Amino acid sequence: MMGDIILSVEGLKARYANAITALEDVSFTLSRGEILAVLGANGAGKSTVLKAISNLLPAVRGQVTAGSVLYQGESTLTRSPAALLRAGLVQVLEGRHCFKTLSVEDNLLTGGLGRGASRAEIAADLDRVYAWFPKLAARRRAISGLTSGGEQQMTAIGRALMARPKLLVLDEPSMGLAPLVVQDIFRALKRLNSEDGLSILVAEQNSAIALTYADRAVILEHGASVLSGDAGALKARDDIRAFYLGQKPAAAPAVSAPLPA
Ligand SMILES: Nc1ncnc2c1ncn2[C@@H]1O[C@H](COP(=O)(O)OP(=O)(O)OP(=O)(O)O)[C@@H](O)[C@H]1O
Repeated sequence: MMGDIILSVEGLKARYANAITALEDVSFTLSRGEILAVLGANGAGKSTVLKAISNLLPAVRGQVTAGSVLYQGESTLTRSPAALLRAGLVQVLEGRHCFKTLSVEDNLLTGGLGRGASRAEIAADLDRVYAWFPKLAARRRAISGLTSGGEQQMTAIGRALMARPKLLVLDEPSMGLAPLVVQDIFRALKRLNSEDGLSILVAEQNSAIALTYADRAVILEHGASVLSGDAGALKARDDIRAFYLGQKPAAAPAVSAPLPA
């Protein structure tokens, strides 16, 4: 299903108002129909890259100072987050943002607003979300704030799906969730990718799960993309994961042996 490039990040630099340089030099591409994982230790710059992509950095007093982000061939850095959303670039922010006092279904419905879709289209989209996440169907009338962490994450993803993304961007969907719930979520993402052709960019600290489900991965260290390659090949390289992702102490990996692209 892989084809042309839907997202291209080139030489990206960014900083926050307090003048800390958050991104030094980040480059990668994502092909249409691909799942790409952005990996890196705490503070490596994953969230900053994702916010830059959706032009959300100005909202947190950050700015891109160099480089480019092209979504479907056009710069995202000059377009509003709302315009990008309408163009199919939809982001699920870190921390399972739901409207806590609304029901699960009302949360999902907010994701379909602003598209000018008919009632019938909205109803069909809602059914599709419930098909991807059957647990949400069972909890549709529940108040979101009273549902489990996993259900809140599914609600946040479901709301993003209601906006009909072409590229779904997720910031640490596994955060704070039990392993079985994380697996449920990644399985649903994989099905959305393989059955619906959805392109997915996912930032994760949980490299084991991300590398299990992604096609390719890019590793960030101190705000720079230092390595990218086939997810299976990266998963097999314990030394690389240990060195860059801080999972256990290791000697510097022999990166001279290139990974298959
Ligand atoms: N709003 C902000 N204002 C100032 N500095 C920030 C802000 N957000 C992040 N930073 C800094 O930018 C750098 C990159 O942070 P970022 O959140 O992008 O990393 P991350 O890889 O997503 O980490 P985490 O996994 O902890 O979310 C860090 O040094 C961080 O302290």
